[in-house]
Amino acid sequence: MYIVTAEQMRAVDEHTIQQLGIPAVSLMENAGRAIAEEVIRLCRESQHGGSDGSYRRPDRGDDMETGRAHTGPGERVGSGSDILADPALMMSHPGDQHWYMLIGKGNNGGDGLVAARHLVEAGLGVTLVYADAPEALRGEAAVQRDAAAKLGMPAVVHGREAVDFSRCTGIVDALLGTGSRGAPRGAYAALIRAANDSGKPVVSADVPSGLNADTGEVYEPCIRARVTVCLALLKRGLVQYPGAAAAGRTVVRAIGIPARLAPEHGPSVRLLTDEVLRDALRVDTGRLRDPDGHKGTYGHVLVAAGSMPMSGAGLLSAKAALRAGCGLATWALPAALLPHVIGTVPELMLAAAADGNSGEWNAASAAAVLRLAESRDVLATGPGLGRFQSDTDWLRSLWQHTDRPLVIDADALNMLADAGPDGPRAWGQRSAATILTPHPGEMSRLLGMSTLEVQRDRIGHAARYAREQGVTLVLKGARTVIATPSGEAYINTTGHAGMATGGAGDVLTGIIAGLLAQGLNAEQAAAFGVYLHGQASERAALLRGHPSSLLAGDILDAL
Ligand SMILES: NC(=O)C1=CN([C@@H]2O[C@H](COP(=O)(O)OP(=O)(O)OC[C@H]3O[C@@H](n4cnc5c(N)ncnc54)[C@H](O)[C@@H]3O)[C@@H](O)[C@H]2O)[C@H](O)CC1
Ligand SMILES: [K+]
Repeated sequence: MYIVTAEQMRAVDEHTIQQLGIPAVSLMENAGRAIAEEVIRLCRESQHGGSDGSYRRPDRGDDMETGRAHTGPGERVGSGSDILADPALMMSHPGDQHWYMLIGKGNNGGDGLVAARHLVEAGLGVTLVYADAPEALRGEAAVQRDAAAKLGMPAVVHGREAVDFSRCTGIVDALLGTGSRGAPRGAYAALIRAANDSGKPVVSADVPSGLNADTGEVYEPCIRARVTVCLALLKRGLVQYPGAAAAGRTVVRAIGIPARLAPEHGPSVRLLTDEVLRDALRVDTGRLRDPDGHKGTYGHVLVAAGSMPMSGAGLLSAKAALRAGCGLATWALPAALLPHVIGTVPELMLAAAADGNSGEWNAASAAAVLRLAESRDVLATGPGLGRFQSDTDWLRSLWQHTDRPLVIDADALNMLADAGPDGPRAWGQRSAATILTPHPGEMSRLLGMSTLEVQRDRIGHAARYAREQGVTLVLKGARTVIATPSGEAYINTTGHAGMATGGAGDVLTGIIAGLLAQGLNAEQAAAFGVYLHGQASERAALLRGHPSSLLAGDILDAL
């Protein structure tokens, strides 16, 4: 499923209309009908307590199709009649429903007017609530305005008549779509506040009004939708928080625009799903094991991590690499710690890094780590390293003198940040996979901006950094972003808030390293690693009974 910016959507719309010759009014008709169908689905769910999806003939006396009065309510369709009504637009007791349609002056408003027509057709009551004078509508939206007026649809204009939201059963938000700029103004802001304060269920057309469709930032005010019917292509703002929360349940509905136009009109950003892993990333999840494989087949990971106060970080990473399926894993740690961890994970090999008996990395030469890396396939470093004298030089030496795939996390990212905003590029393009796994705070140091600014446009910042610095970047957080040097990006859909627990990132580092060791390339290992990490966390939370009690080790056990 492609994810687009507002500008990208506009370009794809234009291509569809101008190049393919699909009339805009057809697209709008499809959009409005999709919105109406999702309103009816929501009504059915609230009537029947959950989306049973089954179709029931409406209890409305004479059956329009056959003219035959049917017996009781909810009579199954087809009993004695082979004439079916359109199930997508049918519901029981539609007359009990009265929806307020908040209409903006752009094409988003046009979608809302089409939806109103289809809801009336399905037997629901509607009232049009125009934010601007109806005369302000242009183009296709004006066509829909006139059709609604000719059909005698009740309409009020904000500011001219009072709008009493207590009288409606639900609200369609068709005020602002991808043409919105900045915080909602005037009547738009007033209607958004009134809709939110009404406590009525809101179905948003395309995006919640007040949402930045590109970044997921919510302006004040912003609609809090029960359902968002996203039209044609998923907007970036719906897959990053807080936008993802404001949207409620997001349903992407086709309206006749070919999805494959998306990457032709902007960057390729996709939701990370099983299908994308298999088809786009060619991760053959079923066959990571060849029958005639042996430990060497699946690679050897070296994890240089852990220090006196944070030895567990190294242990979690190294163990995670084994759990991810590599053949062998060596944990290099300060010499003073080694005796204390012998046997903790018998499957792990241990290597002592000179530490002057300090339990820290300050005396460990990069050369010693490089020597260890020569007989391993992948190097992961950062978790629990702590900071030490000349550590940025230490990391640069690893960066420049090993040709092994490299996973850099935690304190190693802070060392890289100290090399300046152009650190990776200044250190030189690496021939092997180079994967950075920052959380937003570490990303803020890499970019030299506040964490708030990073979070304001996670996809944009991650994609730009990966492309400019020539690395694969995993920007962790809710809906983790995986960005590649060639400009692709993937948004993870697995996991939950319980993963915000110490050590979860160390586990991810090990998983990614373990997958690299098995021959996956950087984007495969990063995407599949993030996906698996989230899935294991979901499974672990079920085993634990609640996400809040999740420990990083539980993720490992569930992997
Ligand atoms: N072929 C198509 O383009 C299709 C579009 N679809 C729907 O159309 C909207 C995008 O429509 P557009 O007219 O470009 O933008 P809006 O309806 O979002 O415009 C709102 C309107 O309001 C004004 N405005 C902008 N920002 C603000 C603000 N912060 N406060 C108040 N007013 C504001 C501005 O003048 C705009 O014109 C898209 O989302 C779809 O819903 C269909 O999907 C079919 C294909
Ligand atoms: K909207």
